[in-house]
Amino acid sequence: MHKMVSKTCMQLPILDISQPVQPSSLSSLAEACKELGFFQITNHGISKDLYDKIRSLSEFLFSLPDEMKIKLGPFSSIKTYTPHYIASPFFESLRVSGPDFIGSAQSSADVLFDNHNPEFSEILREYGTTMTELSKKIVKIVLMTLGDAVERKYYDSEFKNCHGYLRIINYSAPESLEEEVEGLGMHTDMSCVTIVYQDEMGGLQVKSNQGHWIDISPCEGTLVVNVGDLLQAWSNEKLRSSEHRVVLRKPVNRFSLAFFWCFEDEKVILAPDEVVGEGNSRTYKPFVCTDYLRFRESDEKGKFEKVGFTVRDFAGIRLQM
Ligand SMILES: O=C(O)CCC(=O)C(=O)O
Ligand SMILES: [Fe+2]
Repeated sequence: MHKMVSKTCMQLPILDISQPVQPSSLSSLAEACKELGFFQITNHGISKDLYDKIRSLSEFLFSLPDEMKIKLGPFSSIKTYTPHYIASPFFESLRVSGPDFIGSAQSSADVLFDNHNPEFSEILREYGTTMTELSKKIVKIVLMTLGDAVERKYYDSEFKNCHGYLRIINYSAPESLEEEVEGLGMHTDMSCVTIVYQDEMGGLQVKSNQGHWIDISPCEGTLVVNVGDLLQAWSNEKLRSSEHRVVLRKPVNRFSLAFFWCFEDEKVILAPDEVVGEGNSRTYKPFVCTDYLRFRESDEKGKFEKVGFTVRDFAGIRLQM
């Protein structure tokens, strides 16, 4: 008898992030980063207990009345809350920014919670700092897929000022289930790498090179990692930032945590010669990180971060055929 192995876990390589990377996993990872830009990590150091705590505090937070939450909305001074109908009718989120995760969480908590709630900011500090360490490791390993020398030569000089922020996301339950609905429309991430925890519902999908949607089903004990636009541009498209989305299929809430690891705002993104490779041409004009973020920003209803636009639209060089 064949041992049943979950198909979804099979599709994406799973990297044990607690161990030094083996040459064999590096080659499957290299393939994954080039083709789909998605893989999974295990032994990441986030305990079930920590998830459960974040989840229950989040449930409480998102259950607060809209009048409360909007005090942190796009027109407030804090701007950590994204209300419904910006990304989609079902999507709302709270952002917690590093490196001072505790301060960021606290400034939201001060507005939302009547009584002082130190646990909220403490657990988000723990999550944020663990994600920060994981992001650094992941970037190093992803650079190693471009060659040992790339990691050695460019990690410190190019990536040491990266910073991260967390988005706690609540997808509300769709009422009509005649067909699946988009909880978050097709987009690429404006990060170097993104680390996602999704709950047991599933619904995350990535678009393949052939244009098919592939389900990234939840796999216990693993986190999903994807390459973002900043690394796609920096690597001259040797690493892929894939379009992905979230579909909702069941009449229940969906909870996820997305951590974005990004270049500093003022960084000029330009693929190094060694990464471009001799005889190849650059496929992106150099650009300032923040200018791309601003290009994607939009507070128009239904146009969350210009869903559908990518770094190619902003800085891509169309090669003459
Ligand atoms: O909710 C998820 O599973 C993914 C969210 C996502 O892709 C994003 O926030 O960029
Ligand atoms: Fe995303």
